[in-house]
Amino acid sequence: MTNNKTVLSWLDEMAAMTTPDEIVWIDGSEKQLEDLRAEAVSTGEMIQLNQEKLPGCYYHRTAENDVARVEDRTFICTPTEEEAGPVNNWMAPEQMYAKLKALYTGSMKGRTMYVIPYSMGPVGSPFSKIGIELTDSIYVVLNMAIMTRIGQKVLDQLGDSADFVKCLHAKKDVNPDERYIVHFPQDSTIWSINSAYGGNVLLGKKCFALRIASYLGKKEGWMAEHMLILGLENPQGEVKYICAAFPSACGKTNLAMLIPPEYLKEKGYKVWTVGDDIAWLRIGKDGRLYAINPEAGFFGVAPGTSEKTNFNALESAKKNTIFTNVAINNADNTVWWEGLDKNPPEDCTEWTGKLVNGKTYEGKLAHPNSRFTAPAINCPCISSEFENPEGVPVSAIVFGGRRAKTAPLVYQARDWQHGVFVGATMASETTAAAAGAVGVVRRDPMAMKPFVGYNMADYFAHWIEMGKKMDADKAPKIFHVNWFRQDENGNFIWPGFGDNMRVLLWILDRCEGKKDAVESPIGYLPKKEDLDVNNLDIDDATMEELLTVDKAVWLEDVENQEQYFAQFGDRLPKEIKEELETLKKNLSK
Ligand SMILES: Nc1nc2c(ncn2[C@@H]2O[C@H](COP(=O)(O)OP(=O)(O)OP(=O)(O)O)[C@@H](O)[C@H]2O)c(=O)[nH]1
Ligand SMILES: O=C([O-])CC(=O)C(=O)O
Ligand SMILES: [Mn+2]
Repeated sequence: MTNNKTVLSWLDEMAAMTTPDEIVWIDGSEKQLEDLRAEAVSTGEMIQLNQEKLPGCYYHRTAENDVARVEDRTFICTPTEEEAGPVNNWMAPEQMYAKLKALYTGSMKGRTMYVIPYSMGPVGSPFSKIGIELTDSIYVVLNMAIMTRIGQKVLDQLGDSADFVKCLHAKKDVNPDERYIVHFPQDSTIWSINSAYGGNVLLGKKCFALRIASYLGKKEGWMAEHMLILGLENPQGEVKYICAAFPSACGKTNLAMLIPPEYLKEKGYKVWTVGDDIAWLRIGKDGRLYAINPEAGFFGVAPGTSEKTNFNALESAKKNTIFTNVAINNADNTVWWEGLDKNPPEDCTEWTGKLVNGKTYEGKLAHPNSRFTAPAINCPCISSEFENPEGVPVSAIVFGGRRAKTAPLVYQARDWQHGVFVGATMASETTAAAAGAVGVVRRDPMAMKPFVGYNMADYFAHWIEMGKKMDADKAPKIFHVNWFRQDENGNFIWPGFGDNMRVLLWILDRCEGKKDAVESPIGYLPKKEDLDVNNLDIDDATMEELLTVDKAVWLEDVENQEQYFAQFGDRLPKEIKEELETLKKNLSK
C-alpha cells in the first residue's frame, strides 16, 4: 500500500520483535472492515447486537481488570525527568525501551498484526497529523475506523514523509502488572501493552491527540487540549464557537450535544457539535484562535446517557456503534446501562458477562466507565463545520469540573493571564474514567493532568505565550463553570444538561460585551438577573447559593493551590505566581 521507506523499515523492525504470523494492512474499505467484524464475532471477541434495532452495532467486553485508563502505568519518556515534569511518570527512554522490548518480544506469535494508517483531523487539513498504529486487536481496528480517518487515503497523503507517529499496541495477556502506556515524545512513538481498554489502546486518541500532540504543539506553536467544541446558533442564525475543558466523565460529551430548554429552542437557539473530547487550536491569519476536532467519532460514557439527558448521543449510538462493558438486554439483544431508563430489563446480562440478574459490580449492571464508540456523522446536531480543514473561530474557552462546594455556577476571568491561572487551578472529583478511587478532589489543570506530554509548568508557560500572540480583543474570553454543586444531602442543586444553555448564553453575552458583571475576588460573576432562569424550577435562594463565593472555603483552596504549585519550583511561570498573590490579596480584603 505504500513505498514509504520509513514506514516499511519501522514495520519490519516491529514485526521482527513481535513476530506475528501475518501482517494485514487496513485499507479503510467497508468490505475489509465487514470481514473483520465477522471474524471478531466468530471468535467471540465481539457480539453482534440486534441488527434491526441497532444496525451495524456490536458489543465487546474487556477483562475485568482492564476497564479504564491507568494513570499510574502511563509514562512520558523524555530524555530527562525534568522534561516530563512532576505530574507525569517518567523513565529514561533507553531503560523503558529495553523493558518493553522484553515484553513485546514474540507477543504476536500466533496472531495477526494489523497496520492502521490514520489521520487525526480531516485528511490533508493544515491542522492534521498522521499516525500508524500496529495492533493485534480487531477491536482496536474497528474502533479506530470510527474514531479516526483511516486507510489508503492517509498513506497517499503521507507520501514519502517520515512525519508520522509510530504507534505499537499488543494486547498480550492483559496482565495488569505488566501493563504499560508509554510515550516517547522526542521519537514520536507510543507503545502500549497488556490492555484492550479504549483509552489505553486507541492510540490516536489520548496518547497521540493529547500527549504527543501537546508536546508538538509546544514545539510548533499550537495547542492540543482536552476540550469539546460547540457552535451556538442564535435566532438570527449567527453561530459562535465555544471550547470547554472538563476532566474525564465531567460532561464534555453532554455539553457538546446540548439540546436547549424548550422555550429557548422555540426562540430559535441551537447547538451544533464540532467535537466532544479533543480540540487542536491554532492562531489563524486573522489573529483569532481556531479549533478543529481531530477525531471522527465519539468514545462516550454510556451511564447517565438517556433520551432526556443526551438525546443526540443516544441517537448517535443507534447504528454502526461499538458498545463496551455495558449490560445486554437479553429479551431483544440490545444494550442497557444505568440511567438509560428507570428499570433494568428483567432478563439482563451484566457487563462482566458472568452473571445474569445476579450479583453486580458495585450494584451496577453496566460498568460506570462503559462506553459507546459512535461515528460523529451519526450525530443529529453535527456541525456543518465538522470537516472544515481550517477549523472554527473560538469566542470563549470554558474550564470546569466537579466541585460539590467551592466553585460557583459560572465566573469569568479578568483577562487571558488570569484565565490561564483559572485553568491551572482547576480541581475536580475523580471519576470512573481512570482506575483508582472515585470522588476524591484532585487538581487537574486544564483537565490535562492525565494528558500533558511534557512538564506541566512549561505547559502553563505555553498557554501564557499563546495569549501574548493574540490581541486581547481577538483572544477567546475565559470562563469557569461548575454544574456539580451539591446541597448538604449530596443532591446536585443546578439542573444541568440542557439547562446549561442558560450559562452559555451569559458567556456569549459577556464575550460580546452585552452584559455587565459583578466583580468578586475570583473574577466576574453574573448579576443574578442576567442569568436566564425563565421556566426553570429553581428558587432565589438556590440561585444565590450557586453564585456564592465563600471566602473561607476559597482560602483553603488557595492553600492547596499553593502546595500544588510548589512541586514545579522555579519552572512555574511568574505570571501564575502573580495571579496566586492577587487571588490571596482579593480574598483577604
Ligand atoms: N448532574 C449533571 N451530570 C452531568 C451533566 N453533564 C454530564 N453529566 C454526567 O456526567 C457523566 C459524564 O459525562 P460526559 O459528558 O460523558 O463526560 P466527558 O467529559 O465527555 O467524559 P470523557 O469522555 O471521559 O472525557 C455522565 O454520566 C453524565 O450523565 C450535568 O450538567 N449535570
Ligand atoms: O480515554 C478514555 O478512556 C476516555 C476519555 O475520553 C477520558 O478518559 O477522558
Ligand atoms: Mn476524555
